Amino acid sequence: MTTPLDRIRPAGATPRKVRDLALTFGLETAGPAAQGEGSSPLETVTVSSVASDNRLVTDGDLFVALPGAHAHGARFAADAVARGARAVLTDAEGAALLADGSAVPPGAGVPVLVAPDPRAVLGPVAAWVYGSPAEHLMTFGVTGTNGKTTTTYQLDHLLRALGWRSGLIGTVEMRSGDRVLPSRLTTPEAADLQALLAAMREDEVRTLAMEVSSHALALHRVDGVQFGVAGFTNLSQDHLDFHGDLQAYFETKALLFTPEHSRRGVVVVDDAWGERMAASAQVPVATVRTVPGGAEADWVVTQVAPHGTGSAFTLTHRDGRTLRTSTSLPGAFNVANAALAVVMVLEGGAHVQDVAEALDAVGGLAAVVPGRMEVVGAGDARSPRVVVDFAHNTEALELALAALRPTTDGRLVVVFGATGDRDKGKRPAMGAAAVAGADVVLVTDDDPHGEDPAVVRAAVLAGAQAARAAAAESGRTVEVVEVAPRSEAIRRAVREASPGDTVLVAGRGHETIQDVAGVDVELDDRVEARRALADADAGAGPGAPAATTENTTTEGTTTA
Ligand SMILES: CC(=O)N[C@H]1[C@@H](OP(=O)(O)OP(=O)(O)OC[C@H]2O[C@@H](n3ccc(=O)[nH]c3=O)[C@H](O)[C@@H]2O)O[C@H](CO)[C@@H](O)[C@@H]1O[C@H](C)C(=O)N[C@@H](C)C(=O)N[C@H](CCC(=O)O)C(=O)O
Ligand SMILES: Nc1ncnc2c1ncn2[C@@H]1O[C@H](COP(=O)(O)OP(=O)(O)OP(=O)(O)O)[C@@H](O)[C@H]1O
Repeated sequence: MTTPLDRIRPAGATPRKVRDLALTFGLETAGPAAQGEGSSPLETVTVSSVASDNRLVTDGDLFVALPGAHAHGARFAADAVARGARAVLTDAEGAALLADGSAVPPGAGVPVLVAPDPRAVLGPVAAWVYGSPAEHLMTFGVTGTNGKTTTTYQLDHLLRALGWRSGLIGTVEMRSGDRVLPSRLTTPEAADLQALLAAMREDEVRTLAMEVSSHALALHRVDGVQFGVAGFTNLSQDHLDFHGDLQAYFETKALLFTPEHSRRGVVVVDDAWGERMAASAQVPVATVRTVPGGAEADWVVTQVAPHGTGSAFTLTHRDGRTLRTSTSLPGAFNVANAALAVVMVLEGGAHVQDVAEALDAVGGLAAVVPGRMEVVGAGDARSPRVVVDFAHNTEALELALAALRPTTDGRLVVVFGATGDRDKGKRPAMGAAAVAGADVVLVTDDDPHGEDPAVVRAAVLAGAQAARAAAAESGRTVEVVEVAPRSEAIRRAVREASPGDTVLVAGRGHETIQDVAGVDVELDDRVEARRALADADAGAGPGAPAATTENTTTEGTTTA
């Protein structure tokens, strides 16, 4: 989805001399300062903030022109200077692009600094310019394939319950004090991250709960931040278009558990990847096990029991410390997310008694996480229950369905699709997972991006149909239907569901814009689901005939 390019930055900042910057980081200079032509601007120029995108530059910035897959940032240097950039940092290719002086005229007094790999120094450079803002915060960084957003919201909930003013950075939003912005990336680019951390210092934020994506680790976005406590949720197939294979994906995540990035770690060892992460960590690590079996862990979860919409559980350390609390979110995986959040805070130095009391006072780990197992219709005598979840890979889909099955008296219906232009391998696997976990499967579109949506649906359907046939052989009847566009799939699922059924709308969670061939189409699953429930309640009712739209297809419908 496309979110407007914007960032939270400090209102005030201390000017830093560009000469000191060059000396501190051993940066070369290009242009007149290097050639000794005239007086060097290096001696006089100061910068007070950093931007790596010209559209975010304001007066007094250091503009860092990075090489990218689509463009070289140096191509935007002229605009950056026009917006007030006082100096430019780039690589040799960028310096060559600027060499003719048309973008940064020699007389403009804008020094051009050169680093072999500016992306690799951007984090530490920005941290230096802003005065190492992360060091003023107690920082909690969460990585893993699934559960980062949920865990950071639970961390944030707990830190606030403990009385801390807490900041938040992740897929949904960035928050510093009262300043909140929707996120464009899960983990912001280094210059934007350091600006946000500086804003947090200004806003007297004391703790930070933050998601750290594998892209961020690979692309140096969190260089210059050493998290007080790093957390690992789990690892499964995702993002292989970027990382190549699971081993490389794992190794990228493992970077968070090195002294460059964290002081200590907490690792969920429910899966083999967790065990490996704990074993390979280069910082002290506490392990957490939330399911029975496997090697002994430092913290174990026991006595999991239904509690409201979620679960209550007991967390015990091998030294005897123990606390009982609850999460309002359904599913065993949300017990794991909640336990990870609690242990991260305990390993950060909080006392069990304080944490237990704080959680009791706020009803346990009861954060509302936008689009994560979000109940948009609780279900009653007239309507099905409708849940919107962000599950957009095979494992997450399996787990989301498994989480809802025990509390579904009737049929479990799932509406989902796969994204275009991304990891094609997961499409049939997602189709098979949906059939394995649900009774009715509506295959529709996610973000098609530049790909033909019908082609993406066909790949998902192929996996679903194969699994449906296998299920039929073992006597299980699963309905598989292809419906597009997505809004119609949601309407149809809700309209055809009965009281007692659960409709899971999976894959897009909190997102409000669908990217269809580069065009932003407004689409919020929660809004569509609420509208569908209202329409059904107003008269269409369960089992009413399907509305026909040009794009609705039933050729793919098969019932075993
Ligand atoms: C693979 C990746 O992460 N690429 C990011 C990278 O793109 P790029 O290197 O190709 O950059 P580019 O577009 O060629 O531009 C080069 C430079 O010129 C600058 N520029 C570009 C255009 C312009 O008009 N002005 C300008 O200054 C850019 O800011 C950049 O510094 O730098 C861009 C600028 O910040 C990012 O927008 C882009 O993220 C793309 C859009 C993306 O989709 N990233 C995803 C995969 C991602 O990072 N996801 C993870 C979460 C994954 C998960 O767990 O779900 C995340 O942390 O968000
Ligand atoms: N611990 C977990 N294990 C497996 N699946 C989970 C876990 N926590 C959440 N999920 C599932 O994964 C989906 C995404 O959850 P969440 O947004 O918390 O993770 P994330 O790591 O932030 O994902 P992304 O990086 O894709 O934004 C949820 O909607 C849920 O279906």
